Amino acid sequence: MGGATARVPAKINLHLGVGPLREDGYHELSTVFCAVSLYDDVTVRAADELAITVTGESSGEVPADPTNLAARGVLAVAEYAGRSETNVAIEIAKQIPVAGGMAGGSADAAGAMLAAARLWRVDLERETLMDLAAGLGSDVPFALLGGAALGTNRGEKLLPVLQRGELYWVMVVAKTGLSTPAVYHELDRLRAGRGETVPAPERPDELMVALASGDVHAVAPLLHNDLQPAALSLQPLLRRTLRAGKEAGALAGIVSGSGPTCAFLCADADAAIAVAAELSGLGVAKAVRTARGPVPGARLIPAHG
Ligand SMILES: C[C@@](CO)(OP(=O)(O)O)[C@H](O)COP(=O)(O)OP(=O)(O)OC[C@H]1O[C@@H](n2ccc(N)nc2=O)[C@H](O)[C@@H]1O
Ligand SMILES: Nc1ncnc2c1ncn2[C@@H]1O[C@H](COP(=O)(O)OP(=O)(O)O)[C@@H](O)[C@H]1O
Repeated sequence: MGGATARVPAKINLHLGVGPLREDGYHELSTVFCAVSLYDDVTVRAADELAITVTGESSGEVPADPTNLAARGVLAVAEYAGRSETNVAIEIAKQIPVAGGMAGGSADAAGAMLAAARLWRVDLERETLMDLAAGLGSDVPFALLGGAALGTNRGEKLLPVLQRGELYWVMVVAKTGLSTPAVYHELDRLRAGRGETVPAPERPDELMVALASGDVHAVAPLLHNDLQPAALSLQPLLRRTLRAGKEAGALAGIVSGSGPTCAFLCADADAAIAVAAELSGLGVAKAVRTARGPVPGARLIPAHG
């Protein structure tokens, strides 16, 4: 049966600066996103009722009901287009770790929007698509944009960043996930405990210069994540993972976004394969993957099936 499929990348935050908690429940961010080569494929087809199937990486942990972010993406397009008939089958083939801080749910929302717009031949201007995406989640606009970008406000306001060459990563997927709101909440708790006044997050200019230079050795010491202490507080075993990655030869390691996936930057593709092989043998993780970035954002590909 005819349908449309979108392929959408995961992300790593190369820098994640988090400001104080705002009155709307969000935190002001200054973040550098980089899209990396782990992908979810989202297919949308006409059907008699809304049906969601999820296969692949940790698919059992993904809700197969209207709370799935892909279903919300389809509904956002339908509402914009004034469609009352929204029965579709959504198939999600997951490679992106679930609840891993790599924005897999956001990727699926972005992919579902593109696929639904194609299936129903809805002509969506790029700006409209980005606005609808921001309504679904702070990370969804970046899943559409891809590449490397500076994210501000709650992460949805984007400016492309020049990144020369490719960076090679090892991603270590933890055995259990972390909830994004819980990690932000833990950061607030830790900061309150220290009696800190939290400043607005600063733009990471030094990192952006290093990215433009294409020198991985200049980038490595500048990776930073304000959420890392909170993720480590909720999953103390991640300290061991971070240590193991450095010992295995990575140039640097950080928790990816809200975690608990850890991202290790390696000197080149061969080094990433060697570090991944070493970490796989340690049994600290559910899975170990290599990835490179930047890669393009969500795009339509020939339909599956
Ligand atoms: C932390 C980050 C880093 O890129 O991603 P993940 O690592 O989880 O993938 C993002 O900020 C997650 O973005 P996303 O997962 O889209 O968050 P949303 O659905 O918009 O918000 C979920 C919840 O996270 C918290 N939140 C999110 C964004 C933000 N700037 N401040 C926040 O405090 C709020 O508690 C909010 O209710
Ligand atoms: N399509 C989806 N893929 C993954 N998780 C989803 C999806 N739709 C809803 N969720 C829910 O969102 C939560 C966060 O998922 P995810 O986006 O993978 O993690 P993160 O916010 O850490 O990047 C999951 O625990 C799951 O309950």
